[in-house]
Amino acid sequence: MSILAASIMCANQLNLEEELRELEKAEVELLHCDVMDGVFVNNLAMGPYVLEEIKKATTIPLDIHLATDTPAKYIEMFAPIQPEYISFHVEVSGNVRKEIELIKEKGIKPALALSPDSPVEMIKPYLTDVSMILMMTVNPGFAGQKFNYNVLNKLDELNALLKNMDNKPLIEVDGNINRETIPALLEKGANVYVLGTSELFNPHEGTYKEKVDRVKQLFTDMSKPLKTR
Ligand SMILES: O=C(CO)[C@@H](O)[C@H](O)COP(=O)(O)O
Repeated sequence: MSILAASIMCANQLNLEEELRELEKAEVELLHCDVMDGVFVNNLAMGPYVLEEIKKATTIPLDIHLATDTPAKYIEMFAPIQPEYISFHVEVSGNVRKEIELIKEKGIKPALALSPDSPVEMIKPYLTDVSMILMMTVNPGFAGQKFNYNVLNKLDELNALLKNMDNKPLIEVDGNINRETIPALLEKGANVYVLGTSELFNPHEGTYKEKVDRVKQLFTDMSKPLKTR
């Protein structure tokens, strides 16, 4: 199963309502919303006010990524918006299990986020407690970075841990996701692909629908037996 998420932080912030209309026409399935606090990452992005307005303005479910310190504080801050997912970084959690439960109590699907240099071991105790694992393929904080191919080895490790699990969490990948990097990620079992400046929010030719359809075509082509491609 492949789900496409649009990284709304990369959209035209001066024209968000129109951007949302175009993303709805493109039939993206999630809006990936990067919340940044200037502490965990050296950037600030997407406060509750703007996400509240985005939630009211679209039917696309929200997938909030807390690229922040002190996850519990931001879980409380953003839960009232009722996103479908909230992911937080295990690297800065005060109590991972408690914060997963806090998200669940709010009726939201919990996800754990892992930066490229953080070992998969850090999320191993929680795999049965979360709905999704966000495997960052760039350092959180900024768009336009280069894909970190070491994360492919981490995906192998994660797949080995998930192998015998019945209700596996989804695997989300985020950072320089495009038609060059997607084939390797598909092979590694990624399910949710965050499209940012690499493939969607860029000056290249085409509407958002045309760009998203090009990515969907890649998944279709990849699903065909080799000899028919
Ligand atoms: O902002 C980030 C990374 O923190 C991602 O959420 C965006 O998706 C970046 O998209 P690309 O520019 O890497 O394509």
